[in-house]
Amino acid sequence: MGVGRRMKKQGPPAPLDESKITMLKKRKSGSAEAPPKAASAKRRRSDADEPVTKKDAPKKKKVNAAANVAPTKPVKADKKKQSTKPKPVPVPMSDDDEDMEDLDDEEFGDLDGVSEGSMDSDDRVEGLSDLEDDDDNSVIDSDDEGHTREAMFSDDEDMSDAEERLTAANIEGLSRKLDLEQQAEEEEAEAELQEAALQTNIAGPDVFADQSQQGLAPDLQLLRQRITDTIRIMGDLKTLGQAGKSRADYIDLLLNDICTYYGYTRFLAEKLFNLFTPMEAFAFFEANETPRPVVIRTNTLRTNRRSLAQALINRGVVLEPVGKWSKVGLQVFESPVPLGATPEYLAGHYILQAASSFLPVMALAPQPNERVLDMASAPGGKTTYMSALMRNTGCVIANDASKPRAKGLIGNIHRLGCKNTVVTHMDARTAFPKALGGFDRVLLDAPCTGTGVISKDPGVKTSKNERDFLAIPHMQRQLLLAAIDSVDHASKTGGYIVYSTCSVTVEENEAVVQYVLRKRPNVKIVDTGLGDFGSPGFLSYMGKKFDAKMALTRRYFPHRENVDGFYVCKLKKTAVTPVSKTDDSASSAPAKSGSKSARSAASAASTDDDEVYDKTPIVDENGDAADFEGGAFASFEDPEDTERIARAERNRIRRKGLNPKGVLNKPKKSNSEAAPKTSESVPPTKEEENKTAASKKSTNEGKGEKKTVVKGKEDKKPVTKSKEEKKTEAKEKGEKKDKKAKKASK
Ligand SMILES: C[S@@+](CC[C@H](N)C(=O)[O-])C[C@H]1O[C@@H](n2cnc3c(N)ncnc32)[C@H](O)[C@@H]1O
Repeated sequence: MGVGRRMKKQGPPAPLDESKITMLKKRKSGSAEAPPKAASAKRRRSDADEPVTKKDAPKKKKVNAAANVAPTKPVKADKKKQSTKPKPVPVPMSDDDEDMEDLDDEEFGDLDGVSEGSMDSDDRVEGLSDLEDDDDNSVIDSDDEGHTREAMFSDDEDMSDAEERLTAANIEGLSRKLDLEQQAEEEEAEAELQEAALQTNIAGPDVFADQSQQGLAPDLQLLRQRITDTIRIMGDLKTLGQAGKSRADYIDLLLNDICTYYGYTRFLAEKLFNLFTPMEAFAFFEANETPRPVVIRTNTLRTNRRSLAQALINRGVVLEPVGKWSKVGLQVFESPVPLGATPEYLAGHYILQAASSFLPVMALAPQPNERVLDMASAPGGKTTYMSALMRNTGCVIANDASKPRAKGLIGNIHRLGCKNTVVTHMDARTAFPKALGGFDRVLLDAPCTGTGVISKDPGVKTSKNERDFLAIPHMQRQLLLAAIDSVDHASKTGGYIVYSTCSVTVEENEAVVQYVLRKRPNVKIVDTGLGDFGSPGFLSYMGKKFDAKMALTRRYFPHRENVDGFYVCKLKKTAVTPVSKTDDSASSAPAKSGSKSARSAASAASTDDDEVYDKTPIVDENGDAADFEGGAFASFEDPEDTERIARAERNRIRRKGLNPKGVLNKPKKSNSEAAPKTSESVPPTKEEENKTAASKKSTNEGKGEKKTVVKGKEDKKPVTKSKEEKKTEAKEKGEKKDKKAKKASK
């Protein structure tokens, strides 16, 4: 269950450092004891030759982990016996060369198995792997002379004593940690076995018996027992079920118990429960009660993973590479120092980032020199990763609709040294592609309900209601349409869109993708390149069938991969599609979104511009086509911003040689009138509300001024002034001519 998995490595790939740990222990001890584990490299090789079933793989991983603490045990020794050997037994350094070779293969040979580089079917195989390799190498080569970074990660044979001591300290810490984890796991497994044994002796307990004690809080232990009993009965309802009780009765009881035990609303519990079998749903709810492992991402713009690991080990941090699937992640087990305040952190050598949020960027695989859009980017974990993968070349537009969040984004961009990034603050639904388009790649890490990150934000359990599950997917669809329309299908290197959420519900994932497939037949789902890590997207759900390629999208769950719940879908834009092919009638937008206006807007667009699909206007929540001309997306809240913009505008007009007063006083349609509602996308903070109130005030004042200009006597002012302008211009021109003539005569 979730608890037992807590500190497991993330994802299926085997830990990278186990042979290395053993090897380093051997080095440290220099002992001459029997070396069964010294041949671990050989064993791995022979294992690789032998066919290994999928089920065996995790076992092997556990055994390897155990081997760190009990190296004298045979590799496939009984799990329980290993755990009774808490202290590491030193092993001599035989076969070092082979160990080292293996270490290298395991740790950095990411080209086999699931890796960033080998993931993408077409463009990423070379691109990303090369990139990553280069990242590592380039930084190492440029600034590692004389450094002691190899201690944990290197195949360097000439480690100094000091280095070895440092490494040993980390390894010891790690071993201790693994020992404790394993012990806890064993105890839990034992308890579960006993529980199961007990349960099998009790045929079909009466779970419907009233357990409540009046006036008292529910007994959580009894409740939990009833949950497990109900799940067991549901597994074999015919034999264990009570007479007169249907499956629906059991589900109802179970959901009520889940709500009481874990604190979910019935609405959300049911929604999440329906994604799994009862047994797996229980595992999911359990996993949401425990935090995911702490992970940091190495910023390869400033350092490399080895150097960073060594620097943090020197500070007493116990860590190891996050898994074979990433070359930049480090999982932190223990840290005596706050990870958000180390000198390395402040110098931008790493960012605290959940492992699952590496995945959308890996799927997007931005290439150097490309133009990339991160539509909803704050606080910038993914933006800065993109920037690093692009090696600070090309351009990343990092947009976010929330101003306070955009500030955090800017902070991260500066700290991590991203120089190819431009921050914008707009409502991406309407800003793109109108303001900027033609990108090689677009990432839409969409705002979502957060049902994948309940362990981080338990508030989700009670705060998300039915309305959220209509409004948020609706916004996600609008954003994804805008993302698609912002990509250049003819891009030589890209033409890709990645859609991701940190939510596990179908409404926010497969259903959104299905919707855009209907609306934009010029995109298709392609392989994310993330290998077997995670599970395929759903092909059907509650009677709805999805595109067959939906299986190429990936889902990640806390109880399966020990990462935050996540969804990743990669789309390839193949063409600019004529508007005439739109099938708006298939719209699954909420009733209010009024596909009628969308249709008329779409047909209007088709007459405007030789049927370029990408210009299909996007409708707002009310079904109204957004008024791009009004510059609606760019609503600036601060009065000083408004003033600054006005000043800039006056200067611009002056540079043209015109009189700003005359030009600006011409009656004009108010921008704010055309502004689409954005409140749903980003709920305003108090600070924002105050600012909005202030800006509303100033806008109203502005409106008032305009009215006087239009209706009042000043009406004529602009006309008079523009005449004056013309006179001034003519005068200036005359003067210039005179000057020229004088010069010529001289
Ligand atoms: C899941 S978070 C993005 C996390 C970010 N990609 C990262 O890795 O750090 C979603 C973001 O979408 C932003 N957002 C919400 N509505 C938006 C909209 N209409 N346009 C642009 N951004 C929006 C929110 O402010 C929020 O920062």
